[in-house]
Amino acid sequence: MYVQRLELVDFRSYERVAIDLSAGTSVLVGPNGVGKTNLLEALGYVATLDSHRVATDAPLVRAGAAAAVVRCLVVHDGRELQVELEIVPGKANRARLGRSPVRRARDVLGALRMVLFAPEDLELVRGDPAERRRYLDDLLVARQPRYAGVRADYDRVVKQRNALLRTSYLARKTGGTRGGDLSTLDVWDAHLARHGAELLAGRLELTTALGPFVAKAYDAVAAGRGAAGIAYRAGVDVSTPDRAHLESALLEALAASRSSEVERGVTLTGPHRDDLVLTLGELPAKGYASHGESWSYALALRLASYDLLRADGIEPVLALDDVFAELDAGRRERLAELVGGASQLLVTCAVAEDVPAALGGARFDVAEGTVRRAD
Ligand SMILES: Nc1ncnc2c1ncn2[C@@H]1O[C@H](COP(=O)(O)OP(=O)(O)OP(=O)(O)O)[C@@H](O)[C@H]1O
Repeated sequence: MYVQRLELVDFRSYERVAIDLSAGTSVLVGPNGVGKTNLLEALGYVATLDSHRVATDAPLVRAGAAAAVVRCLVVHDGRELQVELEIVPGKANRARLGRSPVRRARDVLGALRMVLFAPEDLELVRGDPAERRRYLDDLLVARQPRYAGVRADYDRVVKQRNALLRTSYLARKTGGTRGGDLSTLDVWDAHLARHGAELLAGRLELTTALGPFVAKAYDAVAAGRGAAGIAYRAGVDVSTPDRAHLESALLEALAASRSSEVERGVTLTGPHRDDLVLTLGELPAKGYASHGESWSYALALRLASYDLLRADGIEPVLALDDVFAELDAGRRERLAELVGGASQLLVTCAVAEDVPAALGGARFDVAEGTVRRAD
C-alpha cells in the first residue's frame, strides 16, 4: 500500500497543497516549523480519524478557515482509491470513498493503513495508561476496522453510565429528589460487560500477538541492551480470555464495585481503566528507563505495530517524524536497514544529512506552505 497523492486545503499551515508521492522512500526536508509534521499528521488522520498531537479537531483547521479538507489517493494491490475527509470542528467529519459519500466517517478506516512514529510517542512509555490504551486500540482498528465500532459503543456506554452515576451523586449531595434514580444501572452494567468483553478480548489477543514483535524490535533498535516485554493489566480476571468468560468477569466486578461507584459517581470497572505494562528486563519501563531507552522503546512499539500488520498480510505506510536526528551513526544505519524495505516510507528531517544515504528515495523540500520535489 502507498499514498500516490496528498492534497490539503486549509489543513494546519497549508492553504492549499498537493504532493505526488511514489512507493519506496520519500524524505521531507525543511527547517523547523515549516509544516513537515503537518503532512504526516494529515495522513495519520486519514488512517485513524485522529491526530497524534491534539485531542480536538480545531487546531487542524488553518487559522481563520472554517473547515479543512484532506484528500489522498491510495494505491493498494494495484487498485487506486481516493479517500476524502472534510474536518469541521465541533461537527461530525464528512467523508468520501472514491466518488461516493460514506454514511459515517469511520467507514473510511482501513482504506489507508499507516504506522506513524513521532516524538510525541515518548508518552507511550512515560505517559498515562490512556496513551497505551489508545496505542492498543488504534492498532486493533488498523488490523480489524470493525473494532472502531466496538470502541465507539464501549465509550458511549461508559459515558452514559457515568452520566447516570454523576446525576445520582449530585442529587444526593444537594439533597434533591430528582435525578437520583439508579434503577437502569443493571441495564448499563449488561451493556458495559458485553461491549467491554469484546474490546478486552481484542486487546488481550493483540497483546499476545504483539509481544514477540516488541521484544524483537527493541532488541534491534537498542542493540541487545535489555529485553522488552509487554503485559496487559486488567481490573478483572483475564486468565480465560474468551468473551463469555470476560463478560461474566466484568459483570461480577461491576457488582462488587457498585457501592463505591455509586458513592463516587463514576465507573471504576472496565477496560477504560486498564493498562499495557511495559518492562525492560525485570523493571517497569515507566519511571525507570532512561530517556534513550524510553525513546527506543517507543520506537520499538511502533515498529512492532508495523511488523505485526505486515505479518497479517497488510503492508502499511510507515512514517518516521524527526527520528534520525535523535540517533548516533550506528543506530541510524541499523534503523535504515530495518525500515528500508517498506512499501512506502515517509521520513521528515530538518537536516538531510541526518538520514542515511542508503535509504535513497525521493527528496521533497518543504517551505512555508509549499512542498517541492527536489530532483
Ligand atoms: N491551525 C493552524 N493554522 C495555521 N498554522 C498552523 C496551524 N497549526 C499549526 N500551524 C503552524 O504549523 C507550523 C508547525 O508545523 P509542523 O509541526 O509541521 O512543523 P515541522 O516542519 O514538523 O517542524 P519541526 O522540524 O520543528 O518538527 C507552525 O509554524 C504552526 O504555527
